[in-house]
Parts: sequence; C-alpha cells; structure tokens
Amino acid sequence: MHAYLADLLAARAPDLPPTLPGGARLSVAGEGLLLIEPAVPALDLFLSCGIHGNETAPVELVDRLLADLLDGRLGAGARLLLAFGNPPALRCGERYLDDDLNRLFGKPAEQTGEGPAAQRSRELERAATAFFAQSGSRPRLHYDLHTAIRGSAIEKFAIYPFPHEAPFDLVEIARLAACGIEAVLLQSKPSPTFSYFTRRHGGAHGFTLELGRARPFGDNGSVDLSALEAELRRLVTGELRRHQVAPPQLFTVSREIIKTSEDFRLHLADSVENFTALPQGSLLAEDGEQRWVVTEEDARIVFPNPKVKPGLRAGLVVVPVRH
Ligand SMILES: O=C(O)CCC(=O)N[C@@H](CCC(=O)O)C(=O)O
Ligand SMILES: [Zn+2]
Repeated sequence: MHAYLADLLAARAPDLPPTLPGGARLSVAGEGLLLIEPAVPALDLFLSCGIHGNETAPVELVDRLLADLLDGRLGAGARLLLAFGNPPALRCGERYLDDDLNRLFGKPAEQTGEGPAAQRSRELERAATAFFAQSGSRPRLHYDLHTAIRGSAIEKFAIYPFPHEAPFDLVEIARLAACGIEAVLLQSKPSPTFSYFTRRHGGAHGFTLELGRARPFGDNGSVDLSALEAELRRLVTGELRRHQVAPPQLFTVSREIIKTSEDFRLHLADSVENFTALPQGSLLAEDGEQRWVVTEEDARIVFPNPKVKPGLRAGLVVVPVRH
C-alpha cells in the first residue's frame, strides 16, 4: 500500500505535490477524491473504487496506478478523476456503515435521508458531475470497480447500466472484453448505482466491474487483473484503442428480485455462486403473499442476498442473449 492510501485509511491529511512529474496538475477534490489534469488530455477517465468498504482488490489496483503516476512511471495523457468511494467503511473493512452507498445515487434527499452515506453519495455525485461537465467533446469513461460477496462461475463480469434510448455500445463492450471481463449484464431499467448515475447525468460510458470476490487488503492475489490493469494504464496515458477481440458473454437482466419485508425468503443455499442456473418452474423466493417462480428458460442468479434492507435488490435473474 502506498502513501496516499495509507494516509487515507489512517484519516491523515494527504501529502501530495501540486503537479505530477510530467507536468499534469494534481488537486484534491475531497476526501478520497483526486483530480489529475494534463495540459492537453485525450480523454476523460473516472475510476472509482471502494464504494463498498470490503472490496479491496480494486482499491489496491487504483493505489498502484496512483503511485506510478506520482513517481512518473506512468504519464497522464488523460484527464483523471480517482475516487476512493467510502473511506469510513474502508477503514472498518465493511461493505457499508449506515447505508449502502451504491443504492443512493440519483435519489432525492427525501428518500436517502441526511446520514453519512447519503452525504457522501451527494459529494461523489457532485465530483463526477463537475468532472464530466468539463469534458467537452472528449471521450468519457467511468469504471466503478467492485468485487462480489459470493464466489462466481464467471469470475470477472460487468454491469452495463440501462442506456435508455442509446444502443448498447459494442466498442465499449469490446474494451471490457480486452480488460478480461468475461460477461456483461445488460440492464433493462434504471438503477441507483454510481455507474448508472454517471451514464445518465455525466454522459459517460459508465460501467460497474465485478473483479472476483471481496477479500481483505493484501489477500487479493488469486484474482488476475492484469488485462484490466494493462488497459487502464493505456487509458491513463491517453491511448483509446478500438479492440478487435472475441466478445464477452452477454446476459440481459430479466428481473430484479426486490425484498419487500423481513418475511422475505430466498430458496437458495448461502453457497450458491453467481451465475448458477435456476431450474425453470422452481420457486426462487417468497415474501408474504408474493412468490417468485423461475419462468425464464436458461435463467441464472446473480448477487443473491436475502440480507439486504427491505426495498432493495435481493438478486438478479439474468438470461443469456441469443446471438
Ligand atoms: O455480490 C454482491 O451481492 C454485490 C456486489 C456489488 O457490490 N455489486 C454492485 C453492482 C452494482 C450494479 O448493479 O451496477 C452492487 O451491488 O452495488
Ligand atoms: Zn460492491
């Protein structure tokens, strides 16, 4: 772990130079928020990590990129916003403290309240909005880097937030494949997530990336992020490739299972992994009178979690896109 992250986790003030060795300006845009501005950027790249405080592999990855930018081993040819999303939760190694940050984006204060997570989500929204407001005609990318609670039959996958009237972008899906992302889930409705927010309100290609399983700092050696890191390093230097690679598996999100009360029961063992097949006709979940029966052919479960707060997503039912 390098100095900036160590200071952030220890709640010490950062000790940063005003410029990088190559001349790009460096400024602090808030706690865990760094803005890097070269004179003539080729693209605008926002990397966020640690939105969930126990998801450390992406935090270590961004820490490495930042350390190389600071000592000049990596030159900034892109305008960059780096966000370590939830410092208090990172300090505790918890997914979240008062509320799940990634369920608060784009929501009005009447729905989120004024707790620390709600305030942080608004600070992150402001930073992202201000960042992309200065992008002009430059390409805009946001990768929100996560890891999953459960094991997964597909280790590295991405969520493509609902793009409304825009088509799913095949160049950006190919970029994800070049990053080692094996599957992309195409969302069919809006979400209260950071990547949906930057897509909707920042005009960015926003994606959530799931990079293996959530583990503590220093325990992430088993997940291979080398292809992602190589592409991020290219993007940071300002190189925007059009990748010609085999496409990842595509899934559409058929349904979101929303827990409505504490009576919610998910009929899946805790050991069931992401992308496990769901037998057609089986009872997936119940909540009082409501029953979720698997109607889809070839359905899989992603992010099953019966412990979420009522009102939140307790799982996604996804189906493969037939080519
Ligand atoms: O493994 C899990 O159940 C959750 C892992 C995680 O934090 N995933 C993100 C996905 C965000 C999205 O749908 O774009 C989340 O749940 O916030
Ligand atoms: Zn997460």
